[in-house]
Amino acid sequence: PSPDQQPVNAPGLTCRLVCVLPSLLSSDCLTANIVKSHRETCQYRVEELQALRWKVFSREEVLAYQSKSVEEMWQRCAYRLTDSIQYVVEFAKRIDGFLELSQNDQIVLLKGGSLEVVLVRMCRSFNPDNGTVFFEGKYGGTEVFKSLGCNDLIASIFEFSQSLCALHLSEQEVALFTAVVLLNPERAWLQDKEKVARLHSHVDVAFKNTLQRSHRDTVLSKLSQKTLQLKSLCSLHIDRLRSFLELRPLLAHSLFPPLYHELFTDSPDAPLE
Ligand SMILES: O=S(=O)(c1ccc(F)cc1)C1(c2ccc(OCc3ccccc3)cc2)CCCC1
Repeated sequence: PSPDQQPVNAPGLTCRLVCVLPSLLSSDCLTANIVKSHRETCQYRVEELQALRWKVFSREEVLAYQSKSVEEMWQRCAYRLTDSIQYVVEFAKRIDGFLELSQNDQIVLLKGGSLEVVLVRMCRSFNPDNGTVFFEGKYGGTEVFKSLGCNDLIASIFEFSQSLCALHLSEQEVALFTAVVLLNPERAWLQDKEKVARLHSHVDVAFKNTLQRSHRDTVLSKLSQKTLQLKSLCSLHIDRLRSFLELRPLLAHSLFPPLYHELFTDSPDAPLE
């Protein structure tokens, strides 16, 4: 055959393609699975949340929130958080490989990561133009949460949402980033850390491939700082919850949903159902 009809004699290239292809395929499959799982469990679609941005609490409604008791506002936030965490549990269960982990490790990852995932997802229900967040049907600023008595925690939550919005994450990036946050092999008390680390690296590779293809590599370094902020936000929440409960030892059981109690207080309660 003439030279231009010779098959490309490049065993190395062919081998590389054959070697790389399956991992790209499996990485693309994992990306598709995570994006689909996010879509099915994100509680509100981002279009719905943006369409509601004009619904802001009136002065009277803000005053009504500010005249509620500390206990009532903690209860309302705890209920809304618990509601959101149910969707995060469902998200986790739909990620390929999560249900193959031991029950213990599934619970350890959800105990350590569910609030972090909620805080990342929250950027979708935050309006960076006026610093308001979707809460109980309308958008409100930090002043809505004044009676909680933990303005530093509230301010940090709002600042985190504002800074995450500045990255303009797509739904696909939110999906992949929350999966990376959830499948953290460094969580204490993991039984099979290596198995979680393998799953985490598959998701991390899928996330990096997706970012590279859309020329969004710069976002990666910014997101690693975000994971540090998430960690300190969650410890601040635990601190504020502890001081809140120290003054009201018996209230915890009556005030908060069992799941909130199980996840955020060190009480030896009923195991997660
Ligand atoms: O709408 S929210 O209730 C909300 C609360 C505080 C805030 F500054 C902004 C929003 C919600 C949320 C609930 C509890 C959170 O941390 C734990 C926490 C913080 C403060 C008091 C109690 C518990 C964080 C977020 C957002 C996503 C799901 C619900």
